[in-house]
Amino acid sequence: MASSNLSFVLNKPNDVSFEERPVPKLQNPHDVLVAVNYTGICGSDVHYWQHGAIGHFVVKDPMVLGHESAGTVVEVGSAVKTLKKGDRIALEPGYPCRRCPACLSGHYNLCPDMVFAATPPYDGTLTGFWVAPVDFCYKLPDNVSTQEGALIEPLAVAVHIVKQARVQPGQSVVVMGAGPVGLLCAAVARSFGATKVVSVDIVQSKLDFARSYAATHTYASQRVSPEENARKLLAVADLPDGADAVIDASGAEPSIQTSLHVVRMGGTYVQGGMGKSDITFPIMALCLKEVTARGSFRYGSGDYKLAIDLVASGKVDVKALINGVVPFRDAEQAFKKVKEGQVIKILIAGPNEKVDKAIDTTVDENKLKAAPVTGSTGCC
Ligand SMILES: NC(=O)c1ccc[n+]([C@@H]2O[C@H](COP(=O)([O-])OP(=O)(O)OC[C@H]3O[C@@H](n4cnc5c(N)ncnc54)[C@H](O)[C@@H]3O)[C@@H](O)[C@H]2O)c1
Ligand SMILES: OC[C@H](O)C(O)[C@@H](O)CO
Repeated sequence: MASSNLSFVLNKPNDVSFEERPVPKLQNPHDVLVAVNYTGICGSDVHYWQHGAIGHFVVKDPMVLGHESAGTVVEVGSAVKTLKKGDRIALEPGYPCRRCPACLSGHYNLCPDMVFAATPPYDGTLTGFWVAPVDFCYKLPDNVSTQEGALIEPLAVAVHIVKQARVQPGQSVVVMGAGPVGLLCAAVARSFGATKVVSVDIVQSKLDFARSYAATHTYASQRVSPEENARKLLAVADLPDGADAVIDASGAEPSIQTSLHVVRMGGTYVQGGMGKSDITFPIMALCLKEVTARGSFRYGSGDYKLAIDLVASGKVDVKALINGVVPFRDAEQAFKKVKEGQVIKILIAGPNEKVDKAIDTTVDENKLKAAPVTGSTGCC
């Protein structure tokens, strides 16, 4: 076994280092040891790197970053029946207690004792080897690459959000934000049968990509009142009665405010974006339209499986979001690219993975023109 367990460690804000750590050992008979092949960078990783905290999650001790990973099984525990050495898997990176009321009611994503990769104090997956319970490792079908496997995590976030929106065939869905999560929400909404999917952003190049990807319509949010933005958006999308469902995947206050004016009478609003903890929220629109408002946090029962099925069946294309793959030693540069808004999704190869070329900093112009991201705060 190639045995580098080099890890990408956040020591404190804007201070990262590479550290060779001991290869972890199986903790119980239902565990598997996974060689991490590819890891995507999430806005939350970048936020921890820059600020050292997201809400009440504060990095107090050095923490390995990363939680969007796929890899290859290298060892299985004695009770493991469903995976074997050599299987390629998508890693679900959060492990609930399995005993609390949330877990027992089937909402394990709400477990208060969740051990989630790269959410302090827990280390993340930007490392050589990772131990996981077998039921949180999902075998990838032959037609889904391991690189695509790394995008199952953000896709599962989008699956959970769109499920929360209860999207039905023939419905209209407006998605605020055309970052990776918003793009994937648009794609999942289409796969659920939504016939009109409107992507909204403040960056035109992101909207151009969204239109080529999954959106049937786009709207560039303007510096006008939420009511005025909503009026213009609904006109562009030809939705005179409002949208059946509105998803916020931006976390930006103006977009959340606009959403409540965009949703139809009796429609559904889902808060997927994580921005400021407290904002001014148009409760009168919520009340008068009898809007159903739901939150969405990570992913739960069936979401990873559905995400993989959507990719395997060709209903959602995650490959289109990958701008490049970089060697492990280029992890910090890759984080910089994400921070600068120059990529949609960049993958970091595991420390034991060979990557032919050095960091691919050239962004495919067809995917995204470099543009600074403002408004979305990456969680807090
Ligand atoms: N609910 C969850 O479990 C969960 C999981 C992962 C990420 N998130 C959150 O989802 C959001 C999206 O994640 P991402 O990785 O795509 O982030 P991102 O920052 O790449 O995307 C956010 C997008 O919102 C756009 N935006 C900013 N202000 C806007 C406005 N006023 N109107 C419309 N669009 C605006 C930005 O230009 C950007 O394209 C983030 O807030 C992130 O923290 C939530
Ligand atoms: O996709 C999972 C999310 O990135 C995490 O929940 C993070 O935002 C907070 O820990």
